[in-house]
Order: sequence, then structure tokens, then C-alpha cells
Amino acid sequence: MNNNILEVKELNISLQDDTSIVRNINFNVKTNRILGIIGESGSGKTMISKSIMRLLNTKKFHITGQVLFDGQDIYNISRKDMGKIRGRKLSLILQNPMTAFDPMSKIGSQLIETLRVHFNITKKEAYHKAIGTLRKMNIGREEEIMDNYPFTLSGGMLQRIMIALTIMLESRLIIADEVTTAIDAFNKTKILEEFKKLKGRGITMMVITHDFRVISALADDIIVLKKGEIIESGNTYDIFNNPKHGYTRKLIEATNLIETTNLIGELA
Ligand SMILES: Nc1ncnc2c1ncn2[C@@H]1O[C@H](COP(=O)(O)OP(=O)(O)OP(=O)(O)O)[C@@H](O)[C@H]1O
Repeated sequence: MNNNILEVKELNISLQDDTSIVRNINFNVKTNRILGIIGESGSGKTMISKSIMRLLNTKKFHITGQVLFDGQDIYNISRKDMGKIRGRKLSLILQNPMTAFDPMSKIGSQLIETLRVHFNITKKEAYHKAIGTLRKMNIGREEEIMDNYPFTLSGGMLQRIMIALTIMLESRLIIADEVTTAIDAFNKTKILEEFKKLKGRGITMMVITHDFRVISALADDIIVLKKGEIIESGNTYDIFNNPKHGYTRKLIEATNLIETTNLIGELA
């Protein structure tokens, strides 16, 4: 049985003037596993995640290769069918959560509306589903949060609500792109804890980051990306303990350095 929820085959992305962005990208995401994609800024991580969601403007970018989601070739289905998959079975959580919410509408209405687009349920049922998930995640002040506008909440809190939404939607694959980068330490810890809990329950995820600490806390397998190419891949333990590539070693060392600096800061 094929237990890959996602298969990316020979993915190449370039600009229309032939400037290459990513080359020969091949990887699979297995059901109930977390794949980490790590690489420096500009290595092509976001381009890969957006191309999987079919969110890149094809007038600007030339994309070749195949992306199979649950066995279905998503580059060969209609926009309408892609719309049904995106946001329900396949979710992308981006670095800046503010852009994911409508600033003019309260959090509760947005969650209820999204749930009702994808499930045949009443407003009341959607409300209970939403608030139940927020409670399970220990968000705190859940009723109040449902009644708030996005701008009144911190980026970290909005990020946690986005994660809650993917849980409500029962997404088959969650792509988390630098979700812990631009948020406060408290919510970063909460998000990592939540992902760890979900991992225990068998979530399937792609975690994209430049931070080895996030990867080592969550990922089962890793892909290392450098300047648009995969330079190393394997299971997290092996890569962390025995990196083959100098670039991977540098990324790991940079993480240790940051940790040592933080420790010195705490001791000072
Ligand atoms: N809209 C765009 N037009 C042209 N080139 C782009 C565009 N967006 C990204 N690129 C180029 O594609 C390459 C990969 O960018 P990408 O955003 O995927 O990197 P990344 O690894 O996600 O970096 P970061 O961690 O900073 O988000 C970069 O060299 C960038 O210059």
C-alpha cells in the first residue's frame, strides 16, 4: 500500500526568463509523519510550499514536474477541484498569520464561516466545533477570543488559532511555513507543544524552517535545501548526529551557537 499523502516528483520552478529558483526536487510525505524542510533564507522553501498549494502565479513562474496529493495529480485538476482540496484537506500556515484573517470580521465568524464552507453544519454546530477545539488547545478566554477582531490579538495567538482551524477542518496534510519565526517566545513554546501533541495523535505535516531546533523537536525526516536544490535527506536522528554535508553541519552548529548564547545570556 502506498502510504504517501504527498509525492513531489522532479519539481522545477523558474522565472519566465529562465532564472532557476528550485531544481530537481523529489520527496514524499508519509501519512502520520512529519517532514522537515530546512534551508537558509532564499533557498526556495516557500516556493516549494506554494507550488504544492498551486498558489504560484503561472504567468510569472514556470513550473514543471508532478505533485501527487493522495495519489491525485494536482497540476492536472480544475481550479474548482483544487479549491476543494486547498484549505480543507491540504492546509498552509504561513509566517504572517495576520494576512490569513479578514481584518473586518470577528474571529468567531471567520471560523464558523470556513467550517460551514467545508462541512454541512449549522452555525450553532460550527460554533461548538470551533470553541471546542480552541478549548482543547487551552487557548484560554475562548468565548472572548471568538468575539475579537484579528488586530486585537497577538501574532502568536493568531497563529495558534490558524492551527486550531486546520484541526477543525481535519486536514490530511498541514504545511507549516516558518510558523514560529515571527512570534513571541511564549506562543512559540505553546505552538511547539501543540504540534508535539498532534504528532502523538498521528498528524501528517511538512514543517518548513531555517531553525534546526524546530526540526529536531518535531520532524521524523529531514530535507536540507541549499540554493534551490536538495543536498541531503534522511531521518532526523541520522542527519542531526551524522550530517554528510558541510552546509548541514553549519546549520546545526548555528543552532548550538544560538543556544549557547542564550544560555550565557540567562547566566549573566
Ligand atoms: N515573487 C518573486 N519573484 C521573483 N523571484 C522570487 C519571488 N519570490 C521569491 N523569489 C526568489 O526565489 C528564491 C527562493 O525564495 P523563497 O521565498 O522560496 O526562499 P525561502 O527559503 O522560503 O526563504 P525565507 O526563509 O527567507 O522565506 C529566492 O532567491 C527569491 O529571490
